[in-house]
Amino acid sequence: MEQPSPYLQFQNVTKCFGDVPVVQQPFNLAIPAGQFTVFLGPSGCGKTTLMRMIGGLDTPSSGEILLQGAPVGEPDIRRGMVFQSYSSFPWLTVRKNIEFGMRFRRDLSVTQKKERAEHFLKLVGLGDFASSYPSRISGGMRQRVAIARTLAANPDVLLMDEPFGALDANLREDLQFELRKIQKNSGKTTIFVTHDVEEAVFLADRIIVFGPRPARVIADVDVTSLIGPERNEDVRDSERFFHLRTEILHLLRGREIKKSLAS
Ligand SMILES: Nc1ncnc2c1ncn2[C@@H]1O[C@H](COP(=O)(O)OP(=O)(O)OP(=O)(O)O)[C@@H](O)[C@H]1O
Repeated sequence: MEQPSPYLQFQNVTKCFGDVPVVQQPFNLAIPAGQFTVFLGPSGCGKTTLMRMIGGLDTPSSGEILLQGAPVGEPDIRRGMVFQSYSSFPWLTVRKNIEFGMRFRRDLSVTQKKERAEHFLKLVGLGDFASSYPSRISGGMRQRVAIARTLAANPDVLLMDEPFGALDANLREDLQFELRKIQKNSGKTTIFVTHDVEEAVFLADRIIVFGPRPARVIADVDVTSLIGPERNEDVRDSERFFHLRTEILHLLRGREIKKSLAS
């Protein structure tokens, strides 16, 4: 029987910036619909570049990225992106910031947009802050506005580049928990970039572990089959979580040791 084609696919992708190779070996990856995939690797290994190419913000030097079998092309509303430093519109309230994410949704009436904004405001726990301006809420809340704004636009694919990087540890854990829940409830195919191993294990169904630049996959880890689909504080404290985190840390350190021995 013919296999269904993957939802999102990198096919022999390479990328250079001038003469700097970021993805040198042809990169191939097939991502099924609804999967929470984390790109994990050391700083500068090319994770962001790979994600920007999915979003259409960068183009491959060779090869293709396919979404439902067709090349991704320029940025469009099928792919929603959340970055580490979220720039909200300071003159718009939280509610209006979220509505702004739907400005290209011609299929929705003004009333429907307002209802969707309300729904996603509540989903990320900002119902009480709808009328606040970004300058009056915390960094973590602003990041939740970014997530709600992107979800409300209803992209097919959610692309997140270290969205919690600037947050303190407690808030970061809270938002990881919320994001995993939101992603499972919405079923959005999600690619999340981080260099934090614990964050990767907590969030992911699958982790693609990269070695140092140029980007090369050193492991493709099926996290759900190792620690199960449930993610909460008990799971974070569990032995199986600890083991997986340690194994991936060793893997990353191994690469670093080899690199330093080679230089
Ligand atoms: N527009 C660009 N022009 C030239 N070089 C670039 C450009 N964008 C990225 N690079 C280089 O490509 C390499 C990979 O960068 P990238 O941001 O993809 O890595 P990363 O793994 O996401 O790192 P970090 O975790 O630090 O964000 C780096 O050496 C970076 O300097």
